[in-house]
Amino acid sequence: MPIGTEILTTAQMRATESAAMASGRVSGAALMERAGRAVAGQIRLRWPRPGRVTVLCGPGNNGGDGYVIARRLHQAGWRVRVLGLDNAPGPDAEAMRRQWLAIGPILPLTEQALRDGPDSDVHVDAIFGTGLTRPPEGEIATILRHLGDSRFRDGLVAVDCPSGLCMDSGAMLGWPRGTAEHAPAARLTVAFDSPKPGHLLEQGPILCGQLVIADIGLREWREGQGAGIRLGCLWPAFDIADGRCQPVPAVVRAGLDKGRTRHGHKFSHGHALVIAGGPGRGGAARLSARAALRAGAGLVTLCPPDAAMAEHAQPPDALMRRPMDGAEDLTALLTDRRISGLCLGPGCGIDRAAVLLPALLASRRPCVLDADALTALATHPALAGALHEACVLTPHAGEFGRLFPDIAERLQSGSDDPAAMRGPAFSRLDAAREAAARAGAIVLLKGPDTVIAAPDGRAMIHSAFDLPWLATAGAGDVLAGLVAGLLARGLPALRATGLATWLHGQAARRLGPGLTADDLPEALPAVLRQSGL
Ligand SMILES: NC(=O)C1=CN([C@@H]2O[C@H](COP(=O)(O)OP(=O)(O)OC[C@H]3O[C@@H](n4cnc5c(N)ncnc54)[C@H](O)[C@@H]3O)[C@@H](O)[C@H]2O)[C@@H](O)CC1
Ligand SMILES: Nc1ncnc2c1ncn2[C@@H]1O[C@H](COP(=O)(O)OP(=O)(O)O)[C@@H](O)[C@H]1O
Ligand SMILES: [K+]
Repeated sequence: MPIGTEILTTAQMRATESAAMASGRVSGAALMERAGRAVAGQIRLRWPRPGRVTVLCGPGNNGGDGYVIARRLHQAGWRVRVLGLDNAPGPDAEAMRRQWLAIGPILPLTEQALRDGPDSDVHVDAIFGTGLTRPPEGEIATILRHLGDSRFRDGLVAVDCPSGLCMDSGAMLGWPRGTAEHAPAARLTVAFDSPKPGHLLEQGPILCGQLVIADIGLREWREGQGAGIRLGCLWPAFDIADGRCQPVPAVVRAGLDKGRTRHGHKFSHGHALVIAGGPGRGGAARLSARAALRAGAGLVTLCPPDAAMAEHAQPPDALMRRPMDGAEDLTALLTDRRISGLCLGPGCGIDRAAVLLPALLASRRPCVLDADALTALATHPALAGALHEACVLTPHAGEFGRLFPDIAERLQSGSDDPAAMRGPAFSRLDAAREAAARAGAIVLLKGPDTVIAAPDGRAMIHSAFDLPWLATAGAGDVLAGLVAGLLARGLPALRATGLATWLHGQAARRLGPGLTADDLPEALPAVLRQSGL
């Protein structure tokens, strides 16, 4: 860990910044200058001809960045209008403000002043950044709603984040949870040092537009201060201006090499067992089994009850079939120590899953529990006591709500009374981590912003807002099979889950709109080849 790009919480970001300043080798003003310069540079890249810009500066250091941006764009020949507050910001922002005042005036930060001026090509939102702690109100809330008008979007540039966005959760403070209508949606967001969870979760990806991460020279302190548990992002759905983003495959290759020696044989590549359901419902488990094969498990055996064997007679021929009626059959099968990964849930039936779960969990074998197995866990809470660190639970939001109703409830909080919402808001990341700690298992909370968490707090986010066509029947079964296949190959559970999620997304990206779940396993060889796996 981290796999892919590192994500920092806002607390980790502040700790990094403080460590840098405490070292005496970099000042807050220097960081602010670098931050502002990076944003001005990104604006000039996109608008090479100097035009008109309105810079909206808030009360803190985000506003300080705004004054730097104003000065730098003015120096580059832009016609700059600055709206700001008559408050006493911190010393760095105050210094930047004074430097701007030597160049031009500061108009009041009001909707009226915003409306009165000439049209601008670009509006820079430097009102709130990581310091936002409560919903914007009064005049600033009015301005933000005004900026939320779609006519601003093409020219709206957010400094660190669109103002009002909680960078730990991706919720808009003050907006009903899960909605962001009339929130300021930027064309471009330039964030500093590392992405924050809020850039990748909930409304964040929708409101940030293109996300650029600018290096402001904090790497040494970020790596040195070890504030809290590090988070990984599995898909760089943003530009990394400093080249620090590592492609995931290079990072995980070492883990995958396990069992893939040139002298290996099929058993050294693992044996995955996919448990299927009764007659007429075998499709889901077959999707999982095909995915487990494509993920490189040496053997995959599909285990329906005897009465359903006949319907699994068709290809793929690489798939082995073996009847499994009850828990005794499973226990007997598991005496074979070579079975190294199991998948229970897709198309299995809740009752059958509940019958098989005790034997499966007692074996302590790496396993993925999806779909009906999750519902069985929710309806038989006593079973949850046997979960262990090599179990991977893969709930979508509905299943998560059944398994962890109190945690799901907190995720919704604020929706009835948005004004009461405080930051940082309880996030999907918090929810997955809390669920994983409670279950003592890996939790993969599915969605366009998939979060994967381990009981010890390690976590990853996979951002798939670019893949709406992945929300299709059976896609989850394929994901479960990929996890099972990689578990069977001997990858540790968190790593297997992260890699499976990434491969799943990459397969969907490759296929594009129109994909069906059946296509996903077939796209894997190309994804694996292309990523050097
Ligand atoms: N972390 C870093 O490494 C760096 C941070 N910089 C900038 O500094 C920002 C953080 O600065 P600050 O901590 O000063 O915070 P912000 O500038 O984000 O805003 C916080 C200020 O607004 C007030 N505030 C919070 N919520 C409010 C609300 N709803 N209504 C009215 N006032 C509210 C706070 O009391 C505080 O004064 C970052 O987002 C970034 O733009 C850069 O200048 C340099 C490097
Ligand atoms: N809007 C979305 N954009 C991208 N991916 C999504 C979206 N909604 C869901 N997904 C992904 O699609 C898959 C759907 O899984 P699931 O809900 O279990 O479906 P099923 O049970 O039909 O297989 C998951 O990998 C999930 O993360
Ligand atoms: K901002």
